[in-house]
Amino acid sequence: MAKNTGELRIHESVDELRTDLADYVAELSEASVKERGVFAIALSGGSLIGLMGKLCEAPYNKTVDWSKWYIFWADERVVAKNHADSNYKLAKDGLLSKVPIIPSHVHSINDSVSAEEAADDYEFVIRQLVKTRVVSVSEISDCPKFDLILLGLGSDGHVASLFPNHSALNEREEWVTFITDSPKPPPERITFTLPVINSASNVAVVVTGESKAESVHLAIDDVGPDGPLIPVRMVQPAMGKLVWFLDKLAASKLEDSNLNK
Ligand SMILES: O=C1O[C@H](COP(=O)(O)O)[C@@H](O)[C@H](O)[C@H]1O
Repeated sequence: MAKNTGELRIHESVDELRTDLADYVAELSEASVKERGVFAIALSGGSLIGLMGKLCEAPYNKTVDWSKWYIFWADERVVAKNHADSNYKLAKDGLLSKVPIIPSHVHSINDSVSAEEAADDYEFVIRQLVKTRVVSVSEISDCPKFDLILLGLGSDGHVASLFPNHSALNEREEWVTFITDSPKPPPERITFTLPVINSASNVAVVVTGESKAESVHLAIDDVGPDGPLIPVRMVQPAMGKLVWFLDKLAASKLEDSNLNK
């Protein structure tokens, strides 16, 4: 199958990227609410949340229909919700507490059970919301079809909590899986699997900084089948749209053929 390189949005500055990202999310939210009455969005942790900060400011804080948002996490660290490592805490402090999202629409993991149970619980919650069509279902797999999944990128090429050479990359049955040996602390995490990520209507990979430029190059440029199969290369939405938000540094190793598209 032909590689889905997606759309590249390369920005002169991080501030420009933040504005473009806010516009993009606000536009998808409006389109989804118009079409389905709701917007099911999955967040990641890390630098992404800071880069989404403009959504809390004018005009977005007033123009976005926050009451229709349903929030999920593409990955979460299995720690208490008030722990500094929690992706939920990061999003709550940096975004969710600053806009009028309905608390019952925020679907965070159960932080009082093991990683395995937390992954099972989270998949169960998503299954209930697929039944009621808060989350759509893919036409080509039995997977949930999130309106938008936002991913960050680690310098090792990981997305969500799918790390290079980890068996979780091969999971094809579960929607949500768990790991207990993350190479990046904390070790215990849950994560959407690749079939779920690749079933979304829209996937955005948001990347800034030089340390990630090599992974961006490997994912976007044609490095051929012998190039390292880092996880981000496996982000290939089947029917959905893939968009890359890059700053100049993250895009600095891209080949000219992609830069001039
Ligand atoms: O551990 C994680 O790392 C990735 C990348 O984080 P960043 O700070 O380098 O942007 C993040 O996308 C993921 O959600 C998180 O759990």
